[in-house]
Formats: sequence, structure tokens, C-alpha cells
Amino acid sequence: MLLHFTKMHGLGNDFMVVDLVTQRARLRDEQIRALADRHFGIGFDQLLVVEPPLDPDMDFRYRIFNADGSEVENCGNGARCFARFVRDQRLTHKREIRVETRGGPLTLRSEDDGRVSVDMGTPRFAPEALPFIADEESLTHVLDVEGECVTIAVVSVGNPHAVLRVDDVDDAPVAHLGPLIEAHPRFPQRVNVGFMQIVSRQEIRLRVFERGSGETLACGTGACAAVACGIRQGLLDSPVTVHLRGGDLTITWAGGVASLLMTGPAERVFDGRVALS
Ligand SMILES: N[C@@H](CCC[C@H](N)C(=O)O)C(=O)O
Repeated sequence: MLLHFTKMHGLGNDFMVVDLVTQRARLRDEQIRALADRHFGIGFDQLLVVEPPLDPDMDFRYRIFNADGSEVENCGNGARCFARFVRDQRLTHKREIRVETRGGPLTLRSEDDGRVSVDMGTPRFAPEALPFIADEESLTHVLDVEGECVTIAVVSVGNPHAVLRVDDVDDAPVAHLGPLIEAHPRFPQRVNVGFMQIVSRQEIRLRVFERGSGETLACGTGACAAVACGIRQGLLDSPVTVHLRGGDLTITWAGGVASLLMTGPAERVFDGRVALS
């Protein structure tokens, strides 16, 4: 069969977006891995799938698959592209929609300037929320990574994140520590790993080694996770500008049970069709 798709990106974090409201298809893990391949396939960090909602009070079901085929709970840059896609495709005329994800409901709002704001919900720091194996909740934890002690903060923003502070993201050990922490036994469902450089109380630089996709040019949930951990530790003040390799995001968080708010761009690149074997 021929599957229609749209290639999109949010700050260079790129996606294949598939409408399964008007098309019928079922993608197996190995097909997703083949499509994600940048040499032999279409190439993307995540596959985003638009489906009818299971809950009638929601507008859509938003499903996310990493390049390795694993289905995950949340994707922030993807959420902005999702909001733009469903309006471009005329699947809705609403400016504000509610979508269900594995990580909980999200509210997506298309702004007048073309950017999209996402209510990402309340960050959860309890180790069991990720899950992370630890005796108690704490601002930071020390992780033994092949004999090296690494200090991390942990948070769930729907999906799990570990955040490390570094002096300079340009020479941070992303390629070395990223995969080791992603697969560390204290994270039974693996983890996304953020490397955060604090520039000022309202500005950070960030690189993220994503679970199931490797280092990406930007990670929306990673930006929310880093800001939430930084504010909780008293190092940052809201709003925070997050400089990622693909561009900037603005993250707002009032602390406590308030929602994280992420605002940024969503770009359409091209439409295509691919034969599914
Ligand atoms: N790129 C994303 C996050 C995608 C999912 C992540 N790799 C995971 O496994 O949780 C974003 O923009 O948030």
C-alpha cells in the first residue's frame, strides 16, 4: 500500500507525520526503523501518528515512535508540529486542541504568529514517575557510570529525563555519557539525557541525547525538563530561553503544580508517499 506522509521539523528535530484519521495502516517496529533510516529510508528522529481519540472529550490521539521503533509517552517539538499538521490538513479548524498521549493529555495552541504553545503539564520529580531506582526523592542523585560518579537531576515531563550540568555544551561528553546513561540499569525504561549549560538565570544552552533516537538538534521535553530541574534547584527563573543546536525555545514554569508552557516554531518541509512492504 501507499502511505501518505508529511515531513516536518521543530528546530531541526525532524518527524514523519502520518494521518491515520483518513488513512488506514498499521506500522510494525521494523518498518518504522526502515523508514527512519537516513540513507535507505525517509529519515526522521520520530514518527508522529494522528489518530481519532479514544476519549470523546479529546480532539485527537497523538502517538509517538522513536527512530528505533519504540513507542513513547511524549514529544514536545512533535506536539507543535502535530498542532500545525492537523490544521493544515483541515482535520480541525480549532486553534486550541486537546490531545491524548501515553504520558497524559496535552493542550496545543496555534498562535497568530505561526508559533505553537504547548501546555506540557506538571513536571514530576518522584523517582517512580520516570521510573528511576532511588531510595528517595532528591534535588540531585549520584549515578555510577562505569566507575565515574555523575550528578544528575531526574524528572518526568510525560517522558523520563536525566539532566546533567556542564560548563560548556560544546565540549560536553554527549556521545560518551549519553548512551551509557540512556541504558543505565537504574532507568528500567531507559531515559533521555540532557546536558545543560547555565548562561544566566533566564538563559541556558542544552544538548539532548534522546532515548531511542540519539542526539537530536532539539528536544522540547528535554528543554522543559532542564528548565524544571534548574528552577527547582534555585538556579533559574522563569521564563527561560533555551538555546538548542537547532534554535531557541521559551519555557515558562511557575513552580509547584503549575504546568510547564513551551512556545516555539513548527515547520512543514514536504509531502510524500511511500510504499509499505
Ligand atoms: N524529540 C522529543 C522527544 C521524543 C521522545 C524521546 N526520545 C523519548 O524516548 O522519550 C521532544 O521534542 O520532546
